[in-house]
Amino acid sequence: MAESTILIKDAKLVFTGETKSVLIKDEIIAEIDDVISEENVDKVIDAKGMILSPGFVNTHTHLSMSLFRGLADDYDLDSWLNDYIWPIEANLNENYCYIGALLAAVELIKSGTTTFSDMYFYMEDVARAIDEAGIRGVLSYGMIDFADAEKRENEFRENISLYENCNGMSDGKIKVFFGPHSPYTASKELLERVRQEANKYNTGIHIHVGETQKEVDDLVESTGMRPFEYLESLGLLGPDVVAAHAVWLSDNEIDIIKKYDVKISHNPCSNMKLASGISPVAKLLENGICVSLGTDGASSNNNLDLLEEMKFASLLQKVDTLNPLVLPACEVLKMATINGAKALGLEDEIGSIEVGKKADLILLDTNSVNMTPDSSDLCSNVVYSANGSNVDTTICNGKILMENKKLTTLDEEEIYKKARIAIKELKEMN
Ligand SMILES: C[C@H]1O[C@@H](n2cnc3c(N)ncnc32)[C@H](O)[C@@H]1O
Ligand SMILES: [Zn+2]
Repeated sequence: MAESTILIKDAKLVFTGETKSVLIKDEIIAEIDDVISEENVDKVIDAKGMILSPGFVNTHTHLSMSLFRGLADDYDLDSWLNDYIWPIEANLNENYCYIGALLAAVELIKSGTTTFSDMYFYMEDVARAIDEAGIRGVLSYGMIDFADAEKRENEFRENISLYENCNGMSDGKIKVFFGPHSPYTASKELLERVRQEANKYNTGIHIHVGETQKEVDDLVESTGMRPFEYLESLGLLGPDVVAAHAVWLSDNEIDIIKKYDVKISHNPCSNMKLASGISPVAKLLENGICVSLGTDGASSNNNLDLLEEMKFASLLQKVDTLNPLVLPACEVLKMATINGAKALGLEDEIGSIEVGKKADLILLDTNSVNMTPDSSDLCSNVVYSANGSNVDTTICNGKILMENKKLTTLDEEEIYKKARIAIKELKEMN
């Protein structure tokens, strides 16, 4: 196959403010320089005045839940899951999950996210959607056994066959993790075996932990341990674990997270909307813990826009600690990029603009009202002022997925049409 080259000309690098050109050869960032020759370049993107950022990494999603946007607003987690979400999820199928994932992919690309980590059902159909979309993703099957041994066998079959069929697919852009849902839905036996299987397959674990006070209280009552203490006692924890939420944490649990180098996916919008609580993120960061950002699903958020998530993450910590210095823009942007890459074990491949890394890059326009004037710190523009609609160009693995705000791989109108039909049918079944 002939080499394909893209030259991004004269963009402003978000972390340094310098104006540079970036040459992409196939899927790799090949050169970053003041001036790069256009000779033999297949495609030149004139990025004058635009901000170049690493593509965002969303470390906790449920893509297909985009179908449930606005379906069950204003409940707490317990009632949201039990009374609304799990009943409608019982009617999901391959086609609905595929369409939901396509809908989510449109939103991810348009808001500058090039990598996500998803836990859900019918994941091979999610993989198919993601492969068409061209983004990078870590997929896990949401394993729930409620202590039923037969169900447990099924959950392992599902996650293992997902691994066998999809890990490494889409030119290596798709990876597969194990996805035990949480300490309150997955039994001790399931959680113990997940560690063994993750070691055997040399892959990671994606789990919800410590999301609500009720979760902590119930677990303390049944086991005498708080969620991270319990997971430690089962031998589940390690640097390959991404724990979503981690809202209710004791000091001992923070020590445990640090000791095992567990990665945290902070989901401020979902935590606020479900009234779950405030994760002590400033304290986690002070302790050197790797905190990344996630949106959760579009039914508890209600969008997948990491630009919005970054701003909420920063503001929520400032108001919680009454300290405006915590989570400055630059640190939050790192949470949404390099920390996300680290959380998913992809820091050698993505998460920063460096020669040799995969070309997962986005351009934000600055010629719009909320981006005028430029601050001296471009991270400030991106984190505090921008929103998804400022993303002009999205490139993943050296492939342009959106240019001049127009998608290249997906037909958004067609997807909206199918999504509207899908949710209408699902509601009628319920
Ligand atoms: C994979 C499973 O996780 C559920 N799910 C979605 N969002 C959350 C959340 N914030 N907390 C716990 N479970 C959640 C999905 O509804 C699905 O049942
Ligand atoms: Zn979740």
